[in-house]
Amino acid sequence: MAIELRQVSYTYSERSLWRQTVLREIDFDAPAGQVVGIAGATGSGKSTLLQLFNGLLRPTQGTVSVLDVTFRPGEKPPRLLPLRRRVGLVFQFPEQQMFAETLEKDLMFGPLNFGMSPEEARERACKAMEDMGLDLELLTRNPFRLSGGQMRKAAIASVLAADPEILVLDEPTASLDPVSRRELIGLLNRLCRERGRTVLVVTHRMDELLPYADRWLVLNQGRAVFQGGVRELARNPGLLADCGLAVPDSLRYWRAVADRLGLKDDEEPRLSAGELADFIQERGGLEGRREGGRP
Ligand SMILES: Nc1ncnc2c1ncn2[C@@H]1O[C@H](COP(=O)(O)OP(=O)(O)OP(=O)(O)O)[C@@H](O)[C@H]1O
Repeated sequence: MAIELRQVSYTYSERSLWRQTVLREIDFDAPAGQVVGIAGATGSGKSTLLQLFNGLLRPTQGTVSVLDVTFRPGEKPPRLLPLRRRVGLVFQFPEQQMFAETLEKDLMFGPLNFGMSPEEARERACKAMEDMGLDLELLTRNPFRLSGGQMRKAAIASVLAADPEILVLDEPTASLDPVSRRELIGLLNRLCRERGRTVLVVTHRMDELLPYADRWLVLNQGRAVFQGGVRELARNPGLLADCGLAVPDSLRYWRAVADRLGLKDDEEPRLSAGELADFIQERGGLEGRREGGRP
């Protein structure tokens, strides 16, 4: 397992009057080499949860295990640098993680900090720029003179440059145009499948990730209310609405087709337009398949 949480709670300002428990008794598993989607309404605790994955925050109750490192409340924290190399975290607001006067310095910082030579660090920086579809000419630019979308891609590139085993991204497609969003999700999927990386993505756009995610975690007011694959999610569309989330279009379309054909709940959902069209065609259309089915 790449990440394991057992009965984890997190309370901000634990020792003050202003304490606020935002995660409650969470059990969660992220298997190595999978894409995991994390969904939940605003304020449900997603960003707080992500920060437990690389030791930025430590649980106030329960146990967080990430690769071979375990965090428990009250225990001396393990050395974080080795873990930070292995777990890359892309923040919700990319400007929070850019700091150097050129993009090149920003991208090389991680690899250099983790002990790579300048040549290797530069190579990694260029490769990460290419992976993110960014022009190498931007390397000499001040990161704060980039567009919002370029800045977001650059922030992801700066984490990719260290080639982490686990990649954790907080709403990575925000501020990207539709083509860049699709390309980024495709890239994350390839990193997972071809390079064996574990990828965890917080998203408000579940539709984008549904065809790729092996598992989903849904948070509601700090509690893990769902964990499982898209098939189980499709079986339970009311759950998302109960958590204040819109049911993704692809799941709504699938449900409409499945209801019309009277399919059993364990049928694998067809989520892309092409898959759904093929499925309907294989079934000989939508009409007359079910007693009382609408024409
Ligand atoms: N540093 C902090 N100190 C105190 N409370 C915080 C802090 N950061 C977040 N919170 C609170 O924790 C709760 C969960 O916030 P968090 O950012 O984890 O939610 P989220 O699901 O990521 O929300 P969003 O979708 O809006 O990004 C919120 O009530 C928030 O006000």
